[in-house]
Amino acid sequence: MSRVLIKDVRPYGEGEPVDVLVEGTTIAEIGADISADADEIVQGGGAVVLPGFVDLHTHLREPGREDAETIETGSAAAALGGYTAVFAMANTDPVADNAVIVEHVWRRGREIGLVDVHPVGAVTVGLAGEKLAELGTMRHSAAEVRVFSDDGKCVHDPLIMRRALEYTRSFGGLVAQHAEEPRLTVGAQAHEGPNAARLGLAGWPAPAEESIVARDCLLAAHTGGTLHVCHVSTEGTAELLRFFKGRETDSTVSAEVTPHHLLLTDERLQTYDPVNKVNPPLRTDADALALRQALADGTVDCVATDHAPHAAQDKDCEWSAAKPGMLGLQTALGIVTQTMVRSGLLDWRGVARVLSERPAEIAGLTGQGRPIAVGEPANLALVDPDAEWTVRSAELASLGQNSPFEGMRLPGRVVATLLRGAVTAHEGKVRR
Ligand SMILES: NC(=O)N[C@@H](CC(=O)O)C(=O)O
Ligand SMILES: [Zn+2]
Ligand SMILES: [Zn+2]
Repeated sequence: MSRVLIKDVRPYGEGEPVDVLVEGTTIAEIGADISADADEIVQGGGAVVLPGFVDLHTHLREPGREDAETIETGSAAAALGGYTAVFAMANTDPVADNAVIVEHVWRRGREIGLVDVHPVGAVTVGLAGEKLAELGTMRHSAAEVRVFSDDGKCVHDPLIMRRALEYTRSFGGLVAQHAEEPRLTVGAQAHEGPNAARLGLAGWPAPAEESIVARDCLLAAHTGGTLHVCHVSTEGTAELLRFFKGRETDSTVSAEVTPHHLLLTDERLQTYDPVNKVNPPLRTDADALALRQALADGTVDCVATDHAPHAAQDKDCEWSAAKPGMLGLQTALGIVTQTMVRSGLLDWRGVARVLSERPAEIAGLTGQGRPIAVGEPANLALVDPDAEWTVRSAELASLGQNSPFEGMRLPGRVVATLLRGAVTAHEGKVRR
């Protein structure tokens, strides 16, 4: 059995530094100055140790757009970002709407072994929004799909959404909704407001998101199904979630916010640089501040990256022709540290909650988001909270280079990541 000795770390950033001994896949001992024979010693240097991060929303582009990202390059980005599990969205080409595709993604992820890659199954055939995909077959495939989403598109037909909530309920699954009423966003390019008006960009109004969130919360309550709201971007959505979560119903509603919606606003659009184009769009300062509050008080459950790599030709073009989406896996921790920890809204326990524990619970992963304690699986992220680093897209592991954080200095560096006891990333390099 392999032994890794992690020296000088502070679980959840609390108390005096300790050592953590990992034997095989589990945490065997936690204490001061452990001296044990180990195959490897990882020097923590006083780093904060957290449960490995879980991303409910990642785009890996394989199959179909391996020029933008592959399961291998995306897995590397995830490990370097402190992640031990990611959920790969279904909007690939072909779409992950059947057992063959989801099993391919699952197996390829395991072969690479840097992070657990859980395929998300499409809700409707081909993401066309018309006919339910074979959800049960994907559930019972080797990939054991539990999270279903047409992300990239909204399941806009209320009857299809209702059926999806009812059907997934029968096997303990959930529907992750990209909330965008398509009739309100025809041709939309930017958050509807003064900035879009000045720049001459067609608007994406907040109620396009909020109307679907309200409708879906009602449907979840009515069916007893489980709803997860993807990339919450407006203050109004946060208010709706507060209202619906406060009601006594059978339904379960959860929600995620992206790092970019916590930090960036539509002020950035003035340059017309498509690196800032994303769905839902960057909103206002008031929205970003409301989202931070909602994340801090648990109204929004977790942070999910919506890591959306794109090839250069799909981003280095005029605004209206560019694809929406931004890189996220390697910068998420830095942005959360900056917006939530440095602002005093979350402590490191809180970071563990929003980056690991809640997403693991929402997705029903039993081996992730676990306490840092003896006998628990050694899925860990070591974070140096004080180290600052400069984002350089070209140096990130993703094939696409569309990071809106290019050139920014961010606090919070991932020192090492362990997946079931194996060091998957250390000092900025992946290990396979
Ligand atoms: N977020 C984005 O702007 N783009 C995502 C799709 C999505 O999450 O809606 C993508 O697949 O590129
Ligand atoms: Zn989406
Ligand atoms: Zn997405």
